[in-house]
Amino acid sequence: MSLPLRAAQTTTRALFARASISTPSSCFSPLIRYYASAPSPVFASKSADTRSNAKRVLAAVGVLTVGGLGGYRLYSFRSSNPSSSSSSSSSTPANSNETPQNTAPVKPATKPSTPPSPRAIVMCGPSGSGKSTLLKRLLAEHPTAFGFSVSHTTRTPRTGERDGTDYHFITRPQFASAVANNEFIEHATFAKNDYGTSYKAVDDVLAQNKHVVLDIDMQGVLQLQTALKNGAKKFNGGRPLFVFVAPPSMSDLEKRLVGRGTENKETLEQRLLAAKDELKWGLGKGNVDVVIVNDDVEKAYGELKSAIFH
Ligand SMILES: Nc1ncnc2c1ncn2[C@@H]1O[C@H](COP(=O)(O)OP(=O)(O)OP(=O)(O)O)[C@@H](O)[C@H]1O
Repeated sequence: MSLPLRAAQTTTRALFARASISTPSSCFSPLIRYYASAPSPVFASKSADTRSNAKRVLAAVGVLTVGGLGGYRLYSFRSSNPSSSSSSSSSTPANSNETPQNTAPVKPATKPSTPPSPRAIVMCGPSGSGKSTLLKRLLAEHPTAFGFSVSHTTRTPRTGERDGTDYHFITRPQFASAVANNEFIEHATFAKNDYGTSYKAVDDVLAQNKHVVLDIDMQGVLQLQTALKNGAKKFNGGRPLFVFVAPPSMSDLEKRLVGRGTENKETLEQRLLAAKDELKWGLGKGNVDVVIVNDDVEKAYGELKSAIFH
C-alpha cells in the first residue's frame, strides 16, 4: 500500500472517529464498537447459489470501478474464508448478461444452532451502510448473549467516565509499550489521543462466554487480518467471522448519510470517497467471509443472523 493512500485512509479513519462520537452508536468506542453476538456461527459450505452470487457481485465491482460514485447493484454472497488457504471462493468474472436483480439472496437460517464456544464477529463496511442498525437489532434480540469490550485510550477521562468500564485510561508510554508488545488488535490516533483495541479486552468478554462483535473500519480489519496471519492470538482459539455490510448503491449510501444528519459537507465527501475503496476491498476475493447488501433491513438482518447462526 502506498504511503499517500495509507495517509489518506488514516485521515478518513480519524474523521470517522470524530463523527461517530456524536452518532447514536457513540456509546461504543469512537474507533471501534463492540457488541456481543449471538452464539458463534459455523460456516456452511458454499452453495451453487452462493458462488453464482459472488460472480454477480464481482461484476458489480467492475461497474463501481468504472462508474465512480455512480449507481451499482450488489448482492449478498458468502466469500471465502480470508485466513483459510483451503478456501475455494469463486472469482470468475460474471456473465455480463446476468442482471443482479435476478440474484437469489442467501437463505436465512431456519433453525439457528447454538455453537459451543464464543466467537468474535468482525463487522465492517462503509460508513452509513447500516452496520449499527443491524447490530442494534442483534443486540436487542439477544441481550444476554452480548458483551462489550473496553478500549484503551490516552485521553483524559470525561466527567462520569470510569476506568475499566468506559475505557482503560492509560498513559502515552503505556500505550506505546502496548503497541510495541502487539497487544492491540488495532489502534489509531484521533485528536492527538490514542485509542486501541486489545486482544485481552476482547478475550475478557469471550471468557464470560459471551460473543463479541467488533465494528471496525477497513484499516482496523486489515490490521487484524495481518496480525492473525502472523500468528497473533485468535480469540480463545477461535477465528473471527468477517462480515462486510454494503449499501445497495452509492446514491443510497449518500442519501442515508445525509438522512442520518451526522455529516457536514467535508465528512460526507470523505465517507463517500472512503466507501469506494472499502467496497472494492470488501467485495474482493477472499477478503471477508460474508457480504450482506443492506438494501432492506429485514432481509439484511436475516442474512446476518443466517451467517452467525449457521
Ligand atoms: N436498509 C436500510 N434502508 C434505509 N435506511 C437504512 C437501512 N439501513 C440503515 N439505514 C439508515 O442509514 C443510516 C446509516 O445507518 P447506520 O448508522 O447503521 O450505518 P453504519 O454503517 O453503522 O455507519 P457508521 O459506520 O458511520 O456508524 C441510518 O440513518 C439508518 O437508519
